[in-house]
Amino acid sequence: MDDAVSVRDLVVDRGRQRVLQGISCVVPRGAVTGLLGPSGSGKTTLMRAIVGVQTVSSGTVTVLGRPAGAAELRHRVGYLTQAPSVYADLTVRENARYFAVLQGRGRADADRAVSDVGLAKAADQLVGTLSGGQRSRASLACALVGEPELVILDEPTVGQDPVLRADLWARFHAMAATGTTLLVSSHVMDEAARCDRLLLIRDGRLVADDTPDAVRATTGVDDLEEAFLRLIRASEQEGAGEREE
Ligand SMILES: Nc1ncnc2c1ncn2[C@@H]1O[C@H](COP(=O)(O)OP(=O)(O)OP(=O)(O)O)[C@@H](O)[C@H]1O
Repeated sequence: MDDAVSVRDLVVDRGRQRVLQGISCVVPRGAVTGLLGPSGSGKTTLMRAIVGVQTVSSGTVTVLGRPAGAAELRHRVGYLTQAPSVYADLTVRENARYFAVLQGRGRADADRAVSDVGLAKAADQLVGTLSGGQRSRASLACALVGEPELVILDEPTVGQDPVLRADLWARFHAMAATGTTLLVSSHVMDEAARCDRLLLIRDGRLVADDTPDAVRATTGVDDLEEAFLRLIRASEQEGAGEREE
């Protein structure tokens, strides 16, 4: 089957800065793809372009066979932003039910989404009184409640303890096993190892697009953090070489 997302020669300028410098990559269906890269490398910008909320300077982004941002993709793509997007003056359950209605879903779907992110016990608590990690999971429940075909998650496990992180990753893989496509950004290298595929970007350029095992084989190191450092250093040297020519 064709890929869920196909990005071709994508250039994005934000302010006066060229943030994505001609990225081409695909996100395969029914798998968890990790989006890794240093802070400010362009991960959120790439995700915004895939969701269709980012003005692009040139290139194309095709999502589930349609141009990114097309109206018919609204219910098919879920997006978790870094800042939780939930209502502080509603309970977790009320938030989930509200977003469920927007997605044409019912109360049972909302309650299941809340329980899937480990918030069943806090379901009747106002979101404004939750911890940061709980609020972020409430937001995740609302992004997943419509069971979208493509799920874009910007650092979904920030602020979560190791047990919850493991639970969330198990959930992501269970979703992928039923055909959902996930693109997940992260700063945490042990999470990179949990992905089926990895996209590594630096300074708005793609440095690696491979499986974790292939990244280890190419760099000759088992530790993915060290492997990424090597790839990033190699790309910096390449960049310096090009500038000197
Ligand atoms: N609204 C904006 N206006 C101008 N420049 C922006 C804007 N948002 C982001 N940028 C710049 O675009 C670049 C890429 O930002 P982006 O948020 O995509 O990076 P990131 O890899 O997601 O970073 P992080 O891991 O820290 O979240 C950064 O240099 C940032 O300063």
